[in-house]
Amino acid sequence: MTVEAFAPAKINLTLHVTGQRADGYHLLDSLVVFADCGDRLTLASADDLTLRVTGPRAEGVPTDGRNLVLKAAALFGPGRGAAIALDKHLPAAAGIGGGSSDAAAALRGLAQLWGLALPDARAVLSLGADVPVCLAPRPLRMRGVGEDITEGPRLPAMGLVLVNPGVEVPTPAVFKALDRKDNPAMPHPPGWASAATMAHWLGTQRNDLEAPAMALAPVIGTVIGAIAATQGCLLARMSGSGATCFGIYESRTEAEAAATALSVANPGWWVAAAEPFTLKPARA
Ligand SMILES: C[C@](O)(CO)[C@H](O)COP(=O)(O)OP(=O)(O)OC[C@H]1O[C@@H](n2ccc(N)nc2=O)[C@H](O)[C@@H]1O
Ligand SMILES: Nc1ncnc2c1ncn2[C@@H]1O[C@H](COP(=O)(O)OP(=O)(O)OP(=O)(O)O)[C@@H](O)[C@H]1O
Repeated sequence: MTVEAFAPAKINLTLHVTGQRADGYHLLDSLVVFADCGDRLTLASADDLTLRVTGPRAEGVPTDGRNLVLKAAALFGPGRGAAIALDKHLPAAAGIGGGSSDAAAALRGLAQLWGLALPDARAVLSLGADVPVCLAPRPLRMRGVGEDITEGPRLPAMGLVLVNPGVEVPTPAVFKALDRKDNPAMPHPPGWASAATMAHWLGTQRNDLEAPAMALAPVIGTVIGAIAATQGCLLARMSGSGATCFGIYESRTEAEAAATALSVANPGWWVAAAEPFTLKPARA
């Protein structure tokens, strides 16, 4: 038996840091959506558990027990076999949940392959704060340290552009560089009739990690400026702890034109055009 699992890029349209727990983890309030670009996992029945990493962004991704895919597999308990192939398209340590989305896709795929229930919520969270939100990709509001997930609004049609300038900004360093930990929460996202009204509302909200990430990697400011300057861009902002930034457009066609212009002007940057992605629930 072979199972395919898609690991879409995660985008934090907003990311409000509202407090800090005694253990150092931060309280978040974030509107999370997914893009239809991402990594692809193929999971096949096998006697032993193995992982092969290929694809344009495979370089530097661990293939041993440090890989979140193998950590995800370990949550089902020892002695289970699967031959896992991970086709890597997303840059790592980039604020778009590459590893977290891979882990979540591995959990979905292995549960199906092995005919098992998903591990419990606490175990899933132990893989990373972003893994719970990546389990069933769709527009979601994420609170707590990442474990409190509620439905987000229905999204209007839109195009998205993702841009990573090739600098890795480690998440702990960005949180450490954040001045204020007790920022205001996000109001209830109302739902929007168009990409323009959505972008206008998002423009009144924030990513509180943008300024500290920019202090560590000033090129993030250059990326946001370059996205904002493209034809038809309605909003440009950083995702997660960076350094990937996104732009919102009225349509995929506009996003594709902007992505082409950004790639031509900045050949060293990773650039992708996309639309929001929702995983269809598995048939019972
Ligand atoms: C910034 C976000 O990408 C927003 O979606 C996530 O909260 C980060 O998710 P992640 O990469 O899965 O995070 P983890 O691997 O659990 O944590 C990495 C590090 O980020 C910091 N961290 C993460 C999540 C959180 N709510 N508070 C934190 O302070 C901690 O220093 C932690 O050691
Ligand atoms: N499957 C994987 N893909 C990419 N990186 C992985 C994977 N498994 C483990 N890692 C390690 O995890 C680190 C963080 O990568 P990841 O892509 O999850 O970070 P991120 O984009 O900052 O995530 P987030 O948006 O959740 O903060 C990398 O430096 C890499 O060494």
